[in-house]
Amino acid sequence: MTPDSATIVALATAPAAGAVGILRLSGPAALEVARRLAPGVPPSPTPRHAYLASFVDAVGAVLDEGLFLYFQAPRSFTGEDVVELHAHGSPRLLRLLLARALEDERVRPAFPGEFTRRAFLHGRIDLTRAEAVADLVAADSEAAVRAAAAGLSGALAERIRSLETPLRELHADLEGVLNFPDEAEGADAEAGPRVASLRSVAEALRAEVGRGRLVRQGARVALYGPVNAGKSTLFNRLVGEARALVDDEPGTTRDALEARVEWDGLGVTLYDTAGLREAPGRVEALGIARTRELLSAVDLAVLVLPPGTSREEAASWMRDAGATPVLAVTGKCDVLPGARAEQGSVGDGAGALPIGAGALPIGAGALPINDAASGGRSATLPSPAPPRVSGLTGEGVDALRTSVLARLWGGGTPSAVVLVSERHADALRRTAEALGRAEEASRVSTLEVLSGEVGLALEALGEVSGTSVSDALLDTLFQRFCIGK
Ligand SMILES: Nc1nc2c(c(=O)[nH]1)N(C=O)[C@@H](CNc1ccc(C(=O)N[C@@H](CCC(=O)O)C(=O)O)cc1)CN2
Ligand SMILES: Nc1nc2c(ncn2[C@@H]2O[C@H](COP(=O)(O)OP(=O)(O)OP(=O)(O)O)[C@@H](O)[C@H]2O)c(=O)[nH]1
Ligand SMILES: [Mg+2]
Repeated sequence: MTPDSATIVALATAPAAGAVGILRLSGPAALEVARRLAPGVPPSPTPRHAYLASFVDAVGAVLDEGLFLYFQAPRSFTGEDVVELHAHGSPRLLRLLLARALEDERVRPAFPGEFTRRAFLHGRIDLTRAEAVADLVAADSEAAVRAAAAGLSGALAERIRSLETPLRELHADLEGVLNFPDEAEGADAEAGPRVASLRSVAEALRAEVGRGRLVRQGARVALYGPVNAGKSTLFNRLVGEARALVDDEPGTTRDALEARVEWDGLGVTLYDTAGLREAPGRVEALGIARTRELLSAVDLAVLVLPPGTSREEAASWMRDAGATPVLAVTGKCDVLPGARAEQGSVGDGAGALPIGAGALPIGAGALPINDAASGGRSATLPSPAPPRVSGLTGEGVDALRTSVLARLWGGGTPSAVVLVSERHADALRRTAEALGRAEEASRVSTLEVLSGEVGLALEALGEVSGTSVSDALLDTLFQRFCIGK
């Protein structure tokens, strides 16, 4: 895993016109090569001092005037000698400077993520922080920026360390007993409980992958329900512009529409779907099939019900979402006569949804469905009424947004999240599984087996921090990065 000795070069800024464009070199020849482009800079420049310099071509003609910044190894981002040329942000000029740097045979173009990879290989940052760099660059919501920044300052690294350190100590204790049974007597006595508690730490960390995904990719929320319930009108209101067609003819929406919004810093992709109904036309039926497919893929389905929908009907609509959590709302609430409207207004009363009950049941689970025997009002289920909204007037829309976030997020703030990726979760799963087997071994097997499993747990965990990673894994990880990062 020793890095090669080549000096690498790449643009550190986007290849587009801008105020400033940066060419960055890292490696043993960085200073010498950069000084050939900026001969006015002294041979031993003061590290971290910004020199104003002329950048010249092969015959000494001036191409630009810019800043020259030298970072002396190991006090640099990569841990190697680094030079940055801060030129004017002309893509063509920067290509000229890049080509000049590449004329030296010690220099080659950097691979995607190679600067960060070198920072990792030189122990400047651990793997969780290197990955946080990529998360930060890719972040497209405020929550994603904040969570990545927490990762960059070592939040995940700290959590992993709090598992890795005691695990390593346990492993050392066990190996001690195995190697020096007389001296280390009793060091293994607590092995079972120690393993069990470490396992629960690993499981808890692993459980954060869901939140990590929500923050990283944003949540997906679909509006669905019967035709003509006011879904598209509500969608437009939530998005803040007239994206979806609205009409009083049932079956107006055929294709699902999507829009990206940011609520409380959390990215949310909102979908408007084709209304569901029996026996639609052929094209509309295709739209309905697509709605069902989408419903199974989203994080939350918002069921928009027309006023006066019966409890039985509502329950049946809710089943359409399958395993996806549902938040039911009563739409078009501006047409309701008032808070007492449900009394006798729909069907037989007992089976009707209480429409008017004011407050939003934030975080309430699925709409409780009372059976006939409970008389529609059981002692244990105070049957929260679906919150009322009107896409037309905007009433209840802010409260709906709050409810959606509460259902997606379930408390806490998105910025407090540790970004556990699918990759981390997989390594943590293997850690927990090995600890599970270790726990079993502590009861029924030999100390060798127990220690072996603890060793395997450590190895799996090392894939998160980077203490045990293969080159192949690093290749995959750093492919996510852009060139010059
Ligand atoms: N111009 C520029 N801006 C940049 C970067 C860069 O490489 N160049 N970065 C690149 O991604 C980020 C900053 N990251 C950096 C991290 C460490 C060091 C560094 O020199 N570390 C030394 C010294 C620390 C100190 O003296 O406080 C070290 O860790 O030893 C520099 C940049 C974002 N902004
Ligand atoms: N009074 C009132 N009318 C509404 C409201 N929302 C929608 N409507 C009206 O109801 C009709 C249907 O609205 P849409 O938003 O197209 O309903 P939809 O659920 O998307 O309908 P489909 O796409 O056909 O399933 C239109 O005439 C809207 O103007 C509301 O909050 N209050
Ligand atoms: Mg519609």
